[in-house]
Amino acid sequence: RKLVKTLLLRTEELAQMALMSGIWIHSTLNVRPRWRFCPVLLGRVIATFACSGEKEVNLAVQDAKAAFKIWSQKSGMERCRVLLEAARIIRERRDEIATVETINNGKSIFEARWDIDTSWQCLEYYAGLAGSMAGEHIQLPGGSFGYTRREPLGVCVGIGAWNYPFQIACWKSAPALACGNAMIFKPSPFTPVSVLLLAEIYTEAGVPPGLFNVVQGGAATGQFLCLHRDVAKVSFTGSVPTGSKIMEMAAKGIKPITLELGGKSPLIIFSDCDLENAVKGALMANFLTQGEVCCNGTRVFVQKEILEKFTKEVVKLTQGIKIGDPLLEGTRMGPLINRPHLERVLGFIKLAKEQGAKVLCGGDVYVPEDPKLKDGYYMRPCVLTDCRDDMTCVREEIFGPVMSILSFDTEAEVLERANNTTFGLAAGVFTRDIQRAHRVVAGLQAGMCFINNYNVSPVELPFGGYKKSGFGRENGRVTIEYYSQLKTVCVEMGDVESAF
Ligand SMILES: NC(=O)c1ccc[n+]([C@@H]2O[C@H](COP(=O)([O-])OP(=O)(O)OC[C@H]3O[C@@H](n4cnc5c(N)ncnc54)[C@H](O)[C@@H]3O)[C@@H](O)[C@H]2O)c1
Ligand SMILES: O=CCc1c[nH]cn1
Repeated sequence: RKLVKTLLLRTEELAQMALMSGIWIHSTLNVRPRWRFCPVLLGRVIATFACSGEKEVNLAVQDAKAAFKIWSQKSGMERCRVLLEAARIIRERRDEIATVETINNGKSIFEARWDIDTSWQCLEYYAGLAGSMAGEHIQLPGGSFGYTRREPLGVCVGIGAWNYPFQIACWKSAPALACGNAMIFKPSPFTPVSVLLLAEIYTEAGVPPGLFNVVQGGAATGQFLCLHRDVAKVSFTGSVPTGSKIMEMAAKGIKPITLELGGKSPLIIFSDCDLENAVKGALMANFLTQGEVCCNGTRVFVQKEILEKFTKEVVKLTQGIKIGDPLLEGTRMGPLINRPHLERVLGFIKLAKEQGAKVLCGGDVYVPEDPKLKDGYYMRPCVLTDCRDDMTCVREEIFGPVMSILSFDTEAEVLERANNTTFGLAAGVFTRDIQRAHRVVAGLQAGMCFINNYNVSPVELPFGGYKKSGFGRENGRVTIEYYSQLKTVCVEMGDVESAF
């Protein structure tokens, strides 16, 4: 808690600094020495965070266990009231949290406000479910009966990615707390700041001390958490390779896990679509948060008849995206998360060109006019055409603002090609033909499908992947299943009928 307090102080400094200077953090990481890391602001260190080692992780688990004892005894309605209060505070502090998130991640303030809205909505949603969680009563012969109790798991761990730091923490903690669990959350070391505000808000709203704990650090800290014997569950958002490691660690302790991993999702545009909506949908599917979105529809399959018209409109809108200082109201695209990632994304574009793709716009470094931003990790959003299914840009997750356009002739052909991937996170279809829309969606191997829109995330809808994109769900009623366990009680009302 002392650490959280110190870091909160830092958060305020960060926000002040950013607001006053008109510049902001590039969430680069300087690991020096081994157990300290520093987000930097245009090359200058603006805060230092201490990584949690085994000792700190043990302390966090110990605190969480103590808090769990209190919290798990509360009624659903009592938990509901605390979560509702936390949601109210987030709503009240929306602009402040969004500002910190923009500084934390680099996404535009416009988008960060959306993230904060889906965050408090998530808390409200699970507050509602907390009050109505119940087991079943089952009548048995002779007046005997059974009943089920939905019980919490204990101390849950949340490990987050850097693209939606605050929102990911809410998507995990809200259902966890609603079910009566404690949660220790580890944000990505690239975006360590905003989740501290959530810890502060939960405390203010009335959760017992230690119920929602934040530990800072990278892989080593994550491993201490996953391997801890008193951790009952791990919910992870991140890449496939790390997800696989989490699964191995969880297997050692037979722990349930939720894995929200990467994707390479298809977006299918049929020639009978509403073109204007399809073009807007393609941009929503590719360029939010600088393209650093797991469920992005980066393989845009367009039916041949409208390929030219669609492509022209997409390029026109993409070139109009305002890049720059993400704290300015008009900005719609900020910088990428850090320099190595920018270079990785540019590397994908270079390879795409070598493999025969054509760059229709963007794909290069962008240097804003404002001299204060000149060292930022900006790039112009990129539209690639002449793509083939075997190209690297079409097969691998780029996690940057790069849309690959592919053409197709028939429904059967596009369905086959859309599913030809090891990922299965999301998919989208634009068509006016309602039968076709549902038929195609039924055939798509993806956990989250959109018809005539893309990348909207109502908290009422379950979200999660098929295949290597993971398992388990976040949001929606079903997530309660992933943060609770069922106890069955069998009650005999007569005499024991013994076999002996
Ligand atoms: N499906 C989803 O909901 C979703 C949402 C956001 C991001 N993502 C995916 O996340 C990836 C980008 O995020 P990233 O680069 O932060 O992913 P990452 O896998 O590198 O890191 C994610 C988190 O895991 C931690 N970590 C790393 N190694 C670990 C280990 N061995 N043990 C325990 N924890 C460890 C990191 O510190 C970080 O907090 C992309 O692939 C993206 O698609 C998925
Ligand atoms: O990045 C993928 C989608 C998402 C947003 N918040 C959590 N997951």
